Amino acid sequence: MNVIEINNLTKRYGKSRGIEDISFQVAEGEIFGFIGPNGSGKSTTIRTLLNFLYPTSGTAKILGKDMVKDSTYIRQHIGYLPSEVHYYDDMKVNELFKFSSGFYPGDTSQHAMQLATRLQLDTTRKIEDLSFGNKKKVGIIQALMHEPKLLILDEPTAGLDPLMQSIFFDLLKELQQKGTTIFFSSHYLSEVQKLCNRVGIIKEGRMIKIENMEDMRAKQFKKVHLHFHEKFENTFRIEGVLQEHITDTSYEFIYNGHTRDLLEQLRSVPFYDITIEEPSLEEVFMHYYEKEEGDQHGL
Ligand SMILES: Nc1ncnc2c1ncn2[C@@H]1O[C@H](COP(=O)(O)OP(=O)(O)OP(=O)(O)O)[C@@H](O)[C@H]1O
Repeated sequence: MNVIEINNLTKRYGKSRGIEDISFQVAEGEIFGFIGPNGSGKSTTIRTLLNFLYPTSGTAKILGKDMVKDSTYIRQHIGYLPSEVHYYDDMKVNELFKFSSGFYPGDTSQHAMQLATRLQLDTTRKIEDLSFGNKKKVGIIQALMHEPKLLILDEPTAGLDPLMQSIFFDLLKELQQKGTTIFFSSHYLSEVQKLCNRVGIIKEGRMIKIENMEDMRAKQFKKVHLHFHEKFENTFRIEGVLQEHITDTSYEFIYNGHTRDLLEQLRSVPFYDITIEEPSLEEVFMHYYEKEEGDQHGL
């Protein structure tokens, strides 16, 4: 079953672009990463899905319900972390949790306090006195406290230090094992790589690629660095080069293919040294940020 189903969703702000013709699905129990640079449309997509923004065209279903008509039901049954959180600054964290608990059946504030211990958040402090990262933890706990079946998290890791990020990811993995579906946005592919089953890449308002992480790992990418004694002249063509970087006496590129084929192709190239290493996912994907849709690189 698809927990999120988006069909041709477009949101324009007057004449300016928000998102254009976005379609994708997120299956039950999946962790889906939504990646894109600043201003690419991640928050617009999420805010339209939750009916904080009215769509220009297109439809979407969340938990099988219509995003516009059933938005009250949807907001009650999911956990949502906005990219920027604003609370009553005067309240203490534990007071906020008690207050929020009133919106849900049962006493969810107990669970909130357990999450706070796990995320090392001092709940006796006033919200206005918290750092940006600690305010983010408050937002995360608010999204998780009622144990929703679907989490929609807009840049949850912004402001978290690496240790906290790791604790938070462990928490998300545990939730996935219990059947929770997680959709979260991020600027960073490398962090998504650790966690997601699939990743969607949005650029300039359009979804340009959706990749299954297993497939990505199965593909054979290498980062190749050739060194030359003389000034480097790019007079040869290597099949499988995804992106290249040329300096005076070196040629660096991401290669997609078998190393044996690469070495065969390099037989007549007059380099004096070569390094071949595993690229980061960021390096493999970088061309999506740099080049236009439809650029075929065999990914
Ligand atoms: N309220 C608004 N009025 C006009 N344009 C807007 C508004 N909100 C967003 N936009 C525009 O919509 C586009 C998508 O912005 P959005 O905030 O969705 O991107 P994002 O991927 O979430 O960015 P970031 O990573 O910086 O948070 C941008 O061009 C932005 O300028």
